Amino acid sequence: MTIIDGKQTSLDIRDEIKKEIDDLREGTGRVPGLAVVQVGENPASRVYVNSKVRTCEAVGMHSEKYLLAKDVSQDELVELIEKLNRDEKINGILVQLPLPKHIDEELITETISSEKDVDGFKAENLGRILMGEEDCFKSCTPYGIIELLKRYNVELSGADAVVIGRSNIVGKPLAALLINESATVTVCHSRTKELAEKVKQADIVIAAVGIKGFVTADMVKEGAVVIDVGINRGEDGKLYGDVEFDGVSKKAKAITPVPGGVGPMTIAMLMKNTLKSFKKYQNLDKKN
Ligand SMILES: Nc1nc(=O)c2c([nH]1)NC[C@@H]1CN(c3ccc(C(=O)N[C@@H](CCC(=O)O)C(=O)O)cc3)C=[N+]21
Repeated sequence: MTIIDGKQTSLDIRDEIKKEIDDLREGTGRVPGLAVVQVGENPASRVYVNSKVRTCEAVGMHSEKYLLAKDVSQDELVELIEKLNRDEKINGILVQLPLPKHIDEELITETISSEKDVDGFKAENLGRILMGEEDCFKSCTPYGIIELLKRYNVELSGADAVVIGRSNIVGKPLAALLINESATVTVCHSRTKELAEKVKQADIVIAAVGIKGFVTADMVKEGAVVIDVGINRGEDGKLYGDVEFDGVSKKAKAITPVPGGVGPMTIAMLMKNTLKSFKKYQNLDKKN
């Protein structure tokens, strides 16, 4: 049984990105820049936002953090995003979700310019993923999962993959990316009939439901590859995945832990997308 080490893989990717940024700095005198916007003081958001800013520093990327009051108006937030859209030092804009209820998340996401949508949350980017276009920003969590599977030499072509969860930021884009890799994909969700039986058929199980320990050993085929996207905070303050790790790891061929699996990969791919945005901007610069 292999533990798929997302933490180590994310550090490897960070190293690759750092080298590239060092070269770009030498060549152009400039580095990619990421703006991270947080609204209100949600403790979970603070941890993730700080971790994104620290990762920027580790790879030599410019970063700016905007912490807005929880009662900031939607108009003010839109204004900030429009300013960042025009800012030449900024290649990626991330507005940490969830936002307070008085703010329309879809409107905010759509305000970010497509060239700077490094989260890959805009309808345009999701559409491009579906079309199998390379020239787009893949949402970071699904992108990180595909990268992990590839780096661990998991065969995707012809594999039966079951994705549990149908969100716009994980389940749907992940299903599209897996289809593009020639997997046979089943997407399960809260209304799915005989969910356990469907999961049991899968060569690759990806759990993104948001329920601690949802996937149990009896649901998993012997020798399956299991990817756990869950980040559920237990009453003990610890993080738990959607997969019951102790039982499932006895049957799986390979499995990601929580923490140390998909989470760190999400941030690594955010860096990759921001670097991609910067390179594209530089090239356009040269052509003009
Ligand atoms: N606009 C936006 N983009 C996001 O990408 C986004 C977001 N909003 N809102 C919240 C979710 C959540 N998310 C995580 C990123 C890294 C870890 C991560 O690195 N987790 C560590 C553990 C961290 C800990 O100990 O809390 C791990 O799994 O090993 C987790 C969760 C990004 N999100």
